[in-house]
Amino acid sequence: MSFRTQPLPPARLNRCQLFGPGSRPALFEKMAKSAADVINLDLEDSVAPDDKAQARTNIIAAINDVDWGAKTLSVRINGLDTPFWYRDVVDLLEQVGDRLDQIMIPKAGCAADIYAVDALVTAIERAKGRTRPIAFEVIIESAAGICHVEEIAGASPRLQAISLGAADFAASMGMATTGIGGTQENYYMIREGQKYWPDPWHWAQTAIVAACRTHGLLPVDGPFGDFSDPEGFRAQAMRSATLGMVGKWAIHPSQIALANEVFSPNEAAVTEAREILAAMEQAKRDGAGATVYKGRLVDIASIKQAEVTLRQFELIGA
Ligand SMILES: CC(=O)SCCNC(=O)CCNC(=O)[C@H](O)C(C)(C)COP(=O)(O)OP(=O)(O)OC[C@H]1O[C@@H](n2cnc3c(N)ncnc32)[C@H](O)[C@@H]1OP(=O)(O)O
Ligand SMILES: O=CC(=O)O
Ligand SMILES: [Mg+2]
Repeated sequence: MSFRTQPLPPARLNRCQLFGPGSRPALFEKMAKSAADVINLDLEDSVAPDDKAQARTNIIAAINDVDWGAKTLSVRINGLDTPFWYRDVVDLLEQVGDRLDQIMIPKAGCAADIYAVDALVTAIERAKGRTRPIAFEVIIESAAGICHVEEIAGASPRLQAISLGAADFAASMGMATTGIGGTQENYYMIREGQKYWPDPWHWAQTAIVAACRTHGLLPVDGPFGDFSDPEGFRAQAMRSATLGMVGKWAIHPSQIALANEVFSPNEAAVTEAREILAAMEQAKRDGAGATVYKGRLVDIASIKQAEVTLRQFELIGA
């Protein structure tokens, strides 16, 4: 480990972030009653420009009136290239109480984007005497965002999470697809006449995970557009979990249970993690740093791997 140790991310569940347009207030109570850990009320791309002001009003009323339970409550503001974002921040911070936990900043392209929102939020918090600082989460969904992801991850102590936004990312990169996440039909290799579909999102995901882990943030996989394809969602989510992401967005209620399942360690994984720790305890008593568990090497790094699973399990409180 470097002299600078790796910070732990915020100790909260982020297995599923459920989105809903601010222009559809009829969804808010359903979102609040859902099994998602995080709620994202949207002012950005699911809201038409003419509906932005009404959506803001709807969201402010809902933050104050709806019982959101113990969920992390987040609002996605509009991008810094729009005329809407400053009004989103000002109205939200001036008109909602402490129940709003987080602001999601879309299309972050550089650290200065985060700095700009931080400066505005800080001024309003001071003016209003808000004692609990608003947290930030950002979406990496552009060529500039992925190029600058590490500086973005370190841009503000308010930051808690970074998501990959596959739709805008694909558009910004000029990718030849209209699909949102998942397998892309034309992205394949051929070996001995057999097609094999690699994962076109892999490198962006790993860049986000590395930046998040360096700065103690939660890496999250964004939307999977085809909500009629649960197996596609599950496959995408399992790849993300394997790469170190802690959760995934749901853009339809049918995706919530899938995300919760994939990002909750199952009984077998928890048992294995505990057995590895026990094997390493025994190795320590025997004066060894490495030992054999189920025919394979485990050593001090395996303790840290097992602890990843157990930390997540403990957060769930199961
Ligand atoms: C690329 C990005 O930026 S993604 C993030 C931004 N996008 C979004 O926020 C979109 C969120 N999702 C939606 O708006 C909607 O789910 C849509 C438009 C995709 C589909 O909406 P519908 O046609 O109403 O879906 P459907 O009829 O299958 O809904 C089934 C039930 O789930 C409810 N529902 C639908 N979406 C949601 C939601 N996001 N949260 C909670 N409940 C929902 C419906 O109200 C309906 O409830 P009912 O059985 O009580 O009548
Ligand atoms: O905002 C999300 C995306 O995929 O774009
Ligand atoms: Mg987007």
